[in-house]
Amino acid sequence: MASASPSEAGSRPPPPRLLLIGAGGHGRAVLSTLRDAGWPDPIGVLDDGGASLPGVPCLGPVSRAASLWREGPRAAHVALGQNALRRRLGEELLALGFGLPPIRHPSAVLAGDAELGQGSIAMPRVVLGAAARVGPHAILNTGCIVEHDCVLGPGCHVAPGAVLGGGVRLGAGVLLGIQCGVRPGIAIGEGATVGVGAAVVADVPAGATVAGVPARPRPG
Ligand SMILES: CC(=O)SCCNC(=O)CCNC(=O)[C@H](O)C(C)(C)COP(=O)(O)OP(=O)(O)OC[C@H]1O[C@@H](n2cnc3c(N)ncnc32)[C@H](O)[C@@H]1OP(=O)(O)O
Repeated sequence: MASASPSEAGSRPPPPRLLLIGAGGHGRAVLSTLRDAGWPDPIGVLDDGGASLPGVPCLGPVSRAASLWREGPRAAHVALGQNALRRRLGEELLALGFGLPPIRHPSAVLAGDAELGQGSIAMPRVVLGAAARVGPHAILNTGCIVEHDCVLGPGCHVAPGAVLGGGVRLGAGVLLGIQCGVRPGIAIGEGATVGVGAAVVADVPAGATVAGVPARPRPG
């Protein structure tokens, strides 16, 4: 585990005030993570339902992002649980010029040579192992373990308590359900879903939904 010396830590720029996208349950979890990590409160939240977050005003629908960028906020985070939408909006914000700094809860343990992509978040008690690479717009949710040498494509969600053995590969937009386990070296294809509590012991094709112990394909 790499840890910054006090002088290195002192020279880091302070974290920016973010524009958040999404004021639902995941938005509240992201806000809590930001506060625990000492980030300043977000400048506001964009939500198509007009919802705000505790202490964070709603600044309008998501379509306001471009005009807001011209007014000042330069960094954002898409706090939506839906993988494809989170990734699409994240890419749109990047194209507008927003920075999407990765967010890390202070209780998360990230190996010094692990990578957490832009727009991604490591929630409380996440463990990210040596040389693991997490692409952009990912959610590493509470208490999940992504072991050494895993590679996650863009827009994945590893749900609370899920455990990936070493060298697992996830395509874009994969959802690994709560407390599932994935055998080392397995490949899970783009857009696949793994059910709550599943044990994945064989590769999963793109777009498939698997569940159970051992995990088997399910219709739809
Ligand atoms: C902070 C957070 O909350 S992060 C949340 C992250 N999200 C998750 O972890 C959810 C992952 N999703 C699941 O596990 C879902 O149950 C899925 C994708 C596997 C299946 O969803 P659906 O297609 O809607 O299935 P549905 O609920 O209609 O159930 C269909 C059947 O599968 C069974 N089933 C559903 N999920 C599972 C599962 N994980 N393992 C075993 N069987 C299951 C149901 O009991 C039902 O069986 P029956 O037909 O014999 O009654």
